[in-house]
Amino acid sequence: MSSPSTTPLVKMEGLHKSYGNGAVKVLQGLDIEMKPGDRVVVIGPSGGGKSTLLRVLMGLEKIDQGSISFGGKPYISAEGGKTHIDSKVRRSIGMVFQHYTLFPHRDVIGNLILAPVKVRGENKAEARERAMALLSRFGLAHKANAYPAQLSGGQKQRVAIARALMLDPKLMLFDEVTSALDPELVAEVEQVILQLAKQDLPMVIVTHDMWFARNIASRVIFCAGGVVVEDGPPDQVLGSPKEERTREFIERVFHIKH
Ligand SMILES: Nc1ncnc2c1ncn2[C@@H]1O[C@H](COP(=O)(O)OP(=O)(O)OP(=O)(O)O)[C@@H](O)[C@H]1O
Repeated sequence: MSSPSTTPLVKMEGLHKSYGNGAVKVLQGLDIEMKPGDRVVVIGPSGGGKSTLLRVLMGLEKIDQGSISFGGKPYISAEGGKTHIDSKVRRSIGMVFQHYTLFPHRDVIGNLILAPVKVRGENKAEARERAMALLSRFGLAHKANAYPAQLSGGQKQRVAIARALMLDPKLMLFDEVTSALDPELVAEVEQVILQLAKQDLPMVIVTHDMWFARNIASRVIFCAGGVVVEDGPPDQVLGSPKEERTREFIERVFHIKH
C-alpha cells in the first residue's frame, strides 16, 4: 500500500465520455493524476471537453468507461453501462460554475448556510458565524443580507465560492468562473481564488485567462481530442513569459479544430 504522501488526491484512469449514445465522443481515454496540493489549470480548444471533465469529476455526469479514485479510494467507476459514484466523496468536492448558481430567493447568508444546516445538520448559529467569517475574508460582510439580484457579477461569484467553502471541500473545481464577468470585475474573483491557493487548497480550474492560468497553476494540462496532450509546469506548457509564447500559444489553443 502506498504511503499517504504518495497517494494521489485524484487519479483518473482511461476516462471515456460521450453524449448522444456515443455520437459525440468527448473524453477518449483521459488519464490525469493529481497530487495533494496540486493546482491544475486545464486549457484546450473550445468544445474539447474541459467542462465535461470537471462535471465528470464532480459526479454530475455518467461515464462510459474508466475510473476515478479520490485519496486512494474508489470514487467513480463504470460497469455494465452504469456509473457508480460514491456520494460521500462527491460531497467533499466543491464546484463553482460560469453562471451564478445562487438561490435567488435567499439572501447571501441564507445561501451560505443552507447546505451546512440542511444537509450536514450543523447548528444554525455556528453556520452563520462561519459564514460571516468567510464573507469578511472576501470583503463581503456588508452584503450578508443582500439578495443575489442586488449583487454585481463579481460579488455573486465570490459568494458562490464562499458557499462552496462552507462545506470544507477537499478539492475545488472552477469552471470558467470569470468568463461571464465584465473585465473590471474579473480581478476581484481571481484574487479570491489566488488567496485560496496560498492555503494549499487543491483545485482544478478551467480558464481562458492566460495571466490567471500562469499565476494560479502548479500544473497546466492541455487537453485536445479528449486526451491529455501536454502536462507540466506553467512555463513549460504555456511558454515562459520571457519567450513571449503566450500569444502564439493562445492562438494555437483557440484555433485548433478537431
Ligand atoms: N449535455 C450535452 N449533450 C450533448 N452534447 C454535449 C453536452 N454537453 C457538452 N456537449 C458537447 O460536448 C463537447 C465538449 O463540450 P465541453 O463544454 O465539455 O467543452 P469545453 O472544452 O468546456 O468548451 P468551451 O471551452 O467552449 O467551454 C462539445 O462538442 C459539446 O457540444
